[in-house]
Amino acid sequence: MILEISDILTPNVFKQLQESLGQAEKQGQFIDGKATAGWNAKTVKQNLQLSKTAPCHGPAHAHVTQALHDHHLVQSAVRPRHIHSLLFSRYDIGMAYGSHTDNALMGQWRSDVSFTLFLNAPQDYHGGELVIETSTKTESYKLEANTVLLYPSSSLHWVNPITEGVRWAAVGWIQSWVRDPARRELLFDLDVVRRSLFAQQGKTVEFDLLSKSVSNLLRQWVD
Ligand SMILES: O=C(O)CCC(=O)C(=O)O
Ligand SMILES: [Fe+2]
Repeated sequence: MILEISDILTPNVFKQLQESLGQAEKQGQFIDGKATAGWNAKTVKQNLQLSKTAPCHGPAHAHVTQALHDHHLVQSAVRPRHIHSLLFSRYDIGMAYGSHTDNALMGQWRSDVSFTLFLNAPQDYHGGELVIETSTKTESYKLEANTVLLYPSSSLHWVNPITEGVRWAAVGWIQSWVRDPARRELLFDLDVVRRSLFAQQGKTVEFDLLSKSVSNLLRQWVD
């Protein structure tokens, strides 16, 4: 499932994040992105990333993970167990990230769902689309600032070369409580129906039975 959520951070927190990344850039706290890529992804990764030792890395990481974790759509569609390994990246003219799949394991955590939070406006740069291959087609994304795109970590994807301007983005990964994407989708669909039933008719017997099924499926499927 590919999911798009706009205005994920509050306007103040988002502005603070943009400012602190701009400051960090001026203070030389961005390093070669190859440092965090797997052995073959390294060969196609050309970008700059905020050093993990930069003072603003911790607070920026915390703000983005908290906002994602608290969002009802992320809870319902992804069932996050742990949101991890955030990177804050900058692509200047000529930079790109060629076709790759994300590492399945990052430290002790699995990547089930990847996300890109777009940190500047699409009008600020040319190129720089995030392209994701699904089983039937490729989809291209260049979203508004403060919009996050969640997509399967198992997909092949890439970032097109920047031909003008600068692209800023935060990327990270989620280990879900439910490893199988088909099961996650089923739980999501049932949850959507359950909530719509509740909105229309309140806490009926049907709602209770559906809620019981969602809970019991989750109980069987968590890992
Ligand atoms: O910047 C993006 O949109 C995606 C970057 C990416 O694919 C990665 O860091 O693994
Ligand atoms: Fe990636």
